[in-house]
Amino acid sequence: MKIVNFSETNSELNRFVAELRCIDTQNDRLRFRRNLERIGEVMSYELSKDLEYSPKEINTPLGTSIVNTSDDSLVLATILRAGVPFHQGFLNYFDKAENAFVSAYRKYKDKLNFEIFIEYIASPRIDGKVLIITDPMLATGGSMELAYRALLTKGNPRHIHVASIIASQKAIDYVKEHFPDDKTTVWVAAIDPELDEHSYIVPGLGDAGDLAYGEKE
Ligand SMILES: O=P(O)(O)OC[C@H]1O[C@H](OP(=O)(O)OP(=O)(O)O)[C@H](O)[C@@H]1O
Ligand SMILES: O=c1cc[nH]c(=O)[nH]1
Ligand SMILES: [Mg+2]
Repeated sequence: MKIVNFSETNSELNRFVAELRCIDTQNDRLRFRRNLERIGEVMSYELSKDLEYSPKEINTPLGTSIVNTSDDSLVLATILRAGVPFHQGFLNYFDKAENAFVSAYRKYKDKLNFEIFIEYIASPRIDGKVLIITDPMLATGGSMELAYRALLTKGNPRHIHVASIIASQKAIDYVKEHFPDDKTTVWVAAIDPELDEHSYIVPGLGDAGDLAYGEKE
C-alpha cells in the first residue's frame, strides 16, 4: 500500500499544519477551517498526478491544442463533521467530482470507552470509480473503516484514496490491515506517534470538529 506523508517534504503545507496544531492560532475558527480547506487543495493537486490521463483536442480561437486531462470518474466522500472543510478543498480542484457524505460519531459508554456509529449516508454509485475518502483526523482508524464499509454498499471502486491530515501510527497500521492493499493509497500531512487514553492523537491538534465548528453538547 502506498503511503504518502507530506511532512517528509519541506513545503508551505507544513505551515498550514502548524497553524492547525498551534494553541495560539487554532482558535481562530475561520483560519482553522480555511487551513483544512487549503491542505485539501494542495493534497488534491498532488493526488491528481496519480489519476489516468489521455490527450484531448481543445479548440482555441486561434487553433487546436492537445491537453492531457483525466478520464477518471471521481467520488469525493467525507465524514461529518470535521471532514467538511477538508472535502471542500478537494472539491475546489476536482470540481466535476460526484460527492458522498457519511456521518460517524463516537458514542461514549463512559469517559474512556466508545463505539463508532454510522447513521447517515448519501452517496452515488461508486462502481469502477476512484473513491477519495477525506477526514482530517485518523485516530484509531475506526471511523474511516466504517465509512468505507458503508460506501461499499454503493458499489466496488476501482481505487480508494484515504486522505487525512494527522494520522496516528496506529491508524496507519489499521488502514493497512483493513483496506485492500493493491488498490488503496493513503495521503497524510503528518503521522503522530501516540493516542491518549481517550483515543485522541498526541501531539495531534485536539478536536478538529469542535475547532472548526464549536463545541457540541
Ligand atoms: O479514527 P477515529 O478513532 O475513528 O477518530 C477519528 C474521527 O474523529 C473525528 O470526528 P469526531 O468523532 O470527533 O466527530 P466530529 O467531526 O463531529 O467532531 C475525526 O474527524 C474522525 O472522523
Ligand atoms: O485526535 C483526535 C481524535 C479524534 N478526533 C479528533 O478531532 N481528534
Ligand atoms: Mg470531533
